[in-house]
Amino acid sequence: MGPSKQYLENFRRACNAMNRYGISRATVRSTLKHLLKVYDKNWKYIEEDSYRVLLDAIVEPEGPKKMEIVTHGFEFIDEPEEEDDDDDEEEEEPLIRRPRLRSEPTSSNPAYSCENGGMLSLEYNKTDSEANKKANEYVDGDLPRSPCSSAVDIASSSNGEVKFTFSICKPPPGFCIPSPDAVTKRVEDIYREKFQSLGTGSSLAQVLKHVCKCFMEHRDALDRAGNKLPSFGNFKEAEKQGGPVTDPIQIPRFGVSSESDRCLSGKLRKQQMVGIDELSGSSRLTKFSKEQPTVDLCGKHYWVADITRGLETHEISLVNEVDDEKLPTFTYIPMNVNYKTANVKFMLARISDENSCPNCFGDCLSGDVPCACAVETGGEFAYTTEGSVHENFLTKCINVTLKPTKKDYFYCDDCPLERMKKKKTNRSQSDSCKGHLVRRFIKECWHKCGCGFNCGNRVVQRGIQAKLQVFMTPEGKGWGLRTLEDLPKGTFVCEYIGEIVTNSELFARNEKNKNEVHTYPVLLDADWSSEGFLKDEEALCLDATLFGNVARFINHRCVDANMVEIPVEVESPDHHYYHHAFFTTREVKAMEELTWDYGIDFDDDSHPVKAFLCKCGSKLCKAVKRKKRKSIFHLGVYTNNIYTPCSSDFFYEMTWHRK
Ligand SMILES: C[S@@+](CC[C@H](N)C(=O)[O-])C[C@H]1O[C@@H](n2cnc3c(N)ncnc32)[C@H](O)[C@@H]1O
Repeated sequence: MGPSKQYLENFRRACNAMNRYGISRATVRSTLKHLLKVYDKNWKYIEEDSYRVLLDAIVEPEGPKKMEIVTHGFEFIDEPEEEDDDDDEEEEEPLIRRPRLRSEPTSSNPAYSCENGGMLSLEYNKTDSEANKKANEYVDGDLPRSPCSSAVDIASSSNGEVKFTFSICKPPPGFCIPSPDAVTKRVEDIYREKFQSLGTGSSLAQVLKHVCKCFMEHRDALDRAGNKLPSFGNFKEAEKQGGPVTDPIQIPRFGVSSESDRCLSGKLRKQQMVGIDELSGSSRLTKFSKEQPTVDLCGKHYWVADITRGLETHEISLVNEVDDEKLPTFTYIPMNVNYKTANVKFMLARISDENSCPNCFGDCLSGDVPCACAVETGGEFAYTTEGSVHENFLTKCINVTLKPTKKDYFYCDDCPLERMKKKKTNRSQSDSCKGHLVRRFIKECWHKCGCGFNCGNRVVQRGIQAKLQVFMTPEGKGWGLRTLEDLPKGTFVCEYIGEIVTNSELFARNEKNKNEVHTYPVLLDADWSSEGFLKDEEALCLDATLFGNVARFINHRCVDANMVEIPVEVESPDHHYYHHAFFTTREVKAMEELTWDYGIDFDDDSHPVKAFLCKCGSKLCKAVKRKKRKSIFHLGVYTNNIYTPCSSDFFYEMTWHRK
């Protein structure tokens, strides 16, 4: 029997995809033959990431990258043996296979699924659902298997030789296997440090486990830097609800700064983290336990070495030198997650070739003619070869934020924010809404583009590169964010990450959280005009209250903030969903607080979100100006030179609305 129609179609598509790299049909055919066998005829894995697996298999026919450590003189037989029938590379002195320590496949993670090109979807309220069944299976101890999962193989021979083989399936571009020496040295350093500080010994099995863990962590970090694929290595100790924390030893990550190294030797605090559904008030799905390496004293101060728990390329520490407030309760996520009904449709199918540059190769910035992705920015790339935003583009973005001209406005009839306010106040639209801004977008190359991950037109998707720290502000603004290094003008700092919720959902949350001191919403409103009518159930917001990244700590500064937000389109060709990215507006010196202008409308009393009294300290502070205005128009507010605040002197945080 000849090949099926479906096979021929899949084969044709694979050939087309490889054709752009000049790979022949014959090579594609023979490689596919092998891969289909490996993946049990499942094309999904082969087609993923623009045929990444196929390309890797052609470029690196030897298969997954491996590192081997061979050690003599120790025995560890505390684990049961396991049969493995695909062991065809027999050695002279046969090595006995040991059980695998497996990194869990992200696509099978119980609480998160990786779809839509690297975006995470969260499943809520699925007590009886498939997802929950999977979660229960998972927490019951059996890690779901994937046809391709990175692994550590340990084998030993009768003469005492022990061999570790670390293999990585689908290594990200540019992935470099760490040298065995580097990994063992790292393990030794950790143990030296632990033995000194804890004064206890440890079993060899533990040492070996940590070798494996260090390797996996290194892999995760590189994966993130190179791939931006969500990595939930930190959630792999998912447990039964209320169960004990499995591993009491926290492994510091590779590349820890000297400062955090110093501080990491202190006490380790376990922290319970609960599943997203529970925090959102919905039914419970999974409970995660995670230790947070916290040192109560670094010098005299409260200190957390890495609030990201290794989910970003660099550690982001948190320090409180002001009062005794501790790390707030939230879950760090490095990329947006889709809450319930938020309608984020950026399926690959919706992205036509006009929205990407499939024929490009290498770095688009170095091409003679700007590629299709530059169309959004007027035919020129927004980024310089150094990775910052071009001066003139940046100036335009700042101007749109600060000095908008009439042509930057359109008058909305269907502004979701206005509808939200009307619900609260019953005011008519014409009383308040004067329109809002149409913004300038950056379009980055991505997934469907032919260029590599190192293309200069991919900045935001590479994640945070700057060295940042969360700190307690002395002015009473709560936590803030600062840079630990000088940042040139136009540098990408971070993206605002949170749960993607609809306007209706945000409204419901605001009602519930009326009494919270700090609030964390951002409305993705950059281009309502092109969307036409947007219902509340469709308009998207980011809420970083419970789940967010470091951007949730960025405070507001009126007018002369050192960062500006620029909407960046990566996956979505329409502007319904985009990345809310922060870039520096000027050179920012190390230890300066990073701020952005929330675009607060200080005269707007009607917004339902909790108010705050602005303490930005800017000479151009709109709150100060307003206060002066008020003292003229509302005589009697100052009594004996003492200003008595009343409700209208609180300034409503409205992180999106500009007039
Ligand atoms: C996105 S959060 C910023 C992080 C916040 N400071 C914290 O401790 O989590 C926004 C909240 O921070 C506070 N905030 C931000 N900028 C401020 C400012 N200029 N003056 C006073 N409070 C500010 C307000 O309470 C606001 O609701």
